[in-house]
Amino acid sequence: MIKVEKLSQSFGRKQVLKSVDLHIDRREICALVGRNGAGKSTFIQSLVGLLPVKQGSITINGAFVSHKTHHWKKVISYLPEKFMLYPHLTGLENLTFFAETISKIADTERMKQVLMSVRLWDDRNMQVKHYSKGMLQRLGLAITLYQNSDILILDEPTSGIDPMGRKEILEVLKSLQNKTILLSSHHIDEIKQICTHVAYLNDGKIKKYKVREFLDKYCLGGIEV
Ligand SMILES: Nc1ncnc2c1ncn2[C@@H]1O[C@H](COP(=O)(O)OP(=O)(O)OP(=O)(O)O)[C@@H](O)[C@H]1O
Repeated sequence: MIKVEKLSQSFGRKQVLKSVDLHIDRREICALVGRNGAGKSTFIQSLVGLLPVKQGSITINGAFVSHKTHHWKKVISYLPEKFMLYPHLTGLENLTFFAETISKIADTERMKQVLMSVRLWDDRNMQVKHYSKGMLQRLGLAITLYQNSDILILDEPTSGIDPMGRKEILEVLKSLQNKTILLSSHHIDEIKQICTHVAYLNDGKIKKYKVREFLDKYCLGGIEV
């Protein structure tokens, strides 16, 4: 469970988050939406410990997110909007590299499982410089899933990907069981397909809705946020 209370974040004089509250319960799949520059990445980076929390608090399964404690890191996995892979290494070699940073010895069975789940097993021996954007994103997802964390934080997991590639990623996300997920998105169609809730970030505040409630309020006529 993710519990954010009275979180504020500023860059210089610009206050991006203004005493934000958000609770995400177990097994909820919550979309984080808001206009460009609304502060979605700032919020996500606070959640995963990349931005220090100076005002307010964040707990993940009851453990405070802070630079001084590490317990919360074991239950959360994060897929950044932009991540680095080694282009001259294969998909499997990239996954192995990250797996070894997590568990020292990579679990080959688990790697196979996650590569199969994102449908990259057959392409595992191809250098990633030859992967399509969608394949790269699915490999990023495989790396995120390797740890088998209860909580997944995904920053625009389908950004810049063609409709077919997006469909493939959504299918992977749909197939996950017993996960609590927060994903930022600009796509109403994918929110409709996979999310249970929407956290709408506007003017530094977050308001949480059930998907239907959000669609009725903001998306009449199919306008995207
Ligand atoms: N490191 C930083 N230093 C200064 N300003 C920043 C920094 N990071 C973000 N900002 C500013 O904070 C605001 C929120 O940015 P953020 O990237 O969190 O928005 P976003 O909702 O994720 O945007 P997008 O949808 O375009 O990815 C923006 O005005 C941005 O310019």
